[in-house]
Amino acid sequence: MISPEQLNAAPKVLLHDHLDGGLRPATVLELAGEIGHRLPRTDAGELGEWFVESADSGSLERYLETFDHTVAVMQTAEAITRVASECVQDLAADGVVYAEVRYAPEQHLTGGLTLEQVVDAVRAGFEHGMAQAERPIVARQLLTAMRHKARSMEIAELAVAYRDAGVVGFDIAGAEAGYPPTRHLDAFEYLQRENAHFTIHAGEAFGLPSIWQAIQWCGADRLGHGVRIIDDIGYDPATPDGPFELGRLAAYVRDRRIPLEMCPSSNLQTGAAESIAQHPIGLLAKLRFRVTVNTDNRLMSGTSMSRELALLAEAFDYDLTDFRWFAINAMKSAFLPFDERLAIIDDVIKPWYRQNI
Ligand SMILES: O=c1[nH]cnc2c1ncn2[C@H]1C[C@H](O)[C@@H](CO)O1
Ligand SMILES: [Zn+2]
Repeated sequence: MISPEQLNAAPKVLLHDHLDGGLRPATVLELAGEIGHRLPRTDAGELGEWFVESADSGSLERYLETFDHTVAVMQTAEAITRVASECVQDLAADGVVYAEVRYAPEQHLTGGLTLEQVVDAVRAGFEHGMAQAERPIVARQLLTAMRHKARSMEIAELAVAYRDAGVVGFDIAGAEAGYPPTRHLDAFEYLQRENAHFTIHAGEAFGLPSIWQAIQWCGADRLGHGVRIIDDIGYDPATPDGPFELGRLAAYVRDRRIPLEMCPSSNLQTGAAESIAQHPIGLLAKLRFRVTVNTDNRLMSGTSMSRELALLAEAFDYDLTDFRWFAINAMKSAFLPFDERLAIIDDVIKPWYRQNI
């Protein structure tokens, strides 16, 4: 059994975390008070519970409704910078050593900010957070475009413009069913021509066609969730040790080492998985897919990296050797330049696990 202290101390790498899904409940309350935004609860503890319960809807669409409140309080540079700084400090306190945090700049314009001002505000917050954090952490931005809207090309251009200013990639998020990633093909083709990196939320609320499009039409470097890749693996649950038959798409994802940004607790809430023990991550990790563990939305799931790992340890008997594998998998899959990735693996992750395993 891994102690909570050890879990907290273990260097963790987080590739899939939404800035607008990770606010402290007390901060939501304070920021809402400043702008007169009405919230469903007035006590921080109760508000935190409200987010988790409301997001526990079994549908991605209803889960996403809870973001109305967090996005509403993130419409000024000061508010965004504060949220970004607290995010980095909270992740560092949880033992995260490298984080890619995403958000959709287009959702933060109602207070009059420009897209550039939003990115600058997050950048200022990340820098402040990294400087203030109780433990060393490197945090970078991913810019998300909303899949049901039509601003993906603009956001892709923004990601490229800020590539040397804290932004390491691009993402598409929002309701999946009815909004295939191919709607944004021009943005993905532009990013490829610019040698830029991107991930796509795919295979969460919708199955294999969404994953196939994300990879084979759009050229995604990584998959956000990707849990439904399990539908392309034939096996008999009565014989848990196999045989396993990988379809063409699953084989391609594994052969090409395409990283899966898995978010176990979030998947339970949106109905993408029934329980942690039944979550596809167990089988996918066993079959040596490039699996990573992530939080998705810490506020809506009432979670942290340590908690996600603890849940997995309980369900699948994982130990520190497995956690090292997840951390190195994630670091290898990061959009940070190769030499910086290697430095975190060699100077931070490996030494800690060498000492503690
Ligand atoms: O898990 C998710 N799937 C699809 N969209 C999501 C998920 N988590 C958050 N989002 C949306 C809601 C946020 O407002 C947006 C940008 O972070 O991304
Ligand atoms: Zn997500």
